[in-house]
Amino acid sequence: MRIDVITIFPGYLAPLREALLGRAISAGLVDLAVHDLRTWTRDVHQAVDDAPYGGGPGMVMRPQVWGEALDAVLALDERPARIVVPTPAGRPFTQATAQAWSGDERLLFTCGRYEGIDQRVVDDARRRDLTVDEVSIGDYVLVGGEVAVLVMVEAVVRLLPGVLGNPASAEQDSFSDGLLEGPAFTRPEVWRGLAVPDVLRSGNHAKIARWRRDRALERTAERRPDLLAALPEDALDDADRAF
Ligand SMILES: Nc1cc(-c2ccc3ccn(Cc4ccccn4)c3c2)[nH]n1
Repeated sequence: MRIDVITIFPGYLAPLREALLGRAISAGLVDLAVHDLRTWTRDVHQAVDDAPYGGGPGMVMRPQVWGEALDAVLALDERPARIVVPTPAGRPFTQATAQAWSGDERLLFTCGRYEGIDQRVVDDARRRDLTVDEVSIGDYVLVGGEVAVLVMVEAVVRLLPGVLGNPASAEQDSFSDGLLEGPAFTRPEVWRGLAVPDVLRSGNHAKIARWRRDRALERTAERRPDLLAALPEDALDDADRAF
């Protein structure tokens, strides 16, 4: 997978080259290119923003600079790209989104700042039949798109074959079965007077699986009843319902 990121703060994306994602890049599983938006400015001040039409607080990012940056970065590779625009006004980015995007050949992230990017940049891309997804990573407002890109790239790249040492952990993700993950434990058996639940040391894998499922159902019911309500009819078996 090729990933391009356009931003006025390239340094914000440095963490993508650390640790697991850094190893995925070194292993050639991901090609990452970060581009400074100011490369495509033409004025001495390298202006990327201007006052909003209609008035209002803050500034808006200028369409000309973004248009030239997008065209130039798209042209760097012939593979079709999904253009991703992080925004508080976007459709929710979920595990299902990450799963869907993990099959893409190329992702191109546009990091806005200020009050966002002139809407015509998205409109122009869509009328050229480019795939453009405006997405939100949650119901809170960030200062720019870079942190959202870090979140989305991590969620997508960890799903690529060969990235996670243990693929099972991606399959058993929270949300992959629609439930939150239950509690996890490791050594020591007793820590500050708190013991690991006996069932987990019983070696009885059926009982352990049942216990873990019950904890996941319990936690989901308590913290995310919306997820429980959204489960497909056949997602819960009789034992689940008995819980
Ligand atoms: N889930 C999300 C995504 C964002 C996000 C993404 C990109 C940009 C570019 C600028 N801002 C600041 C801003 C503030 C006010 C209204 C519009 N935008 C962003 C915020 N916040 N929360």
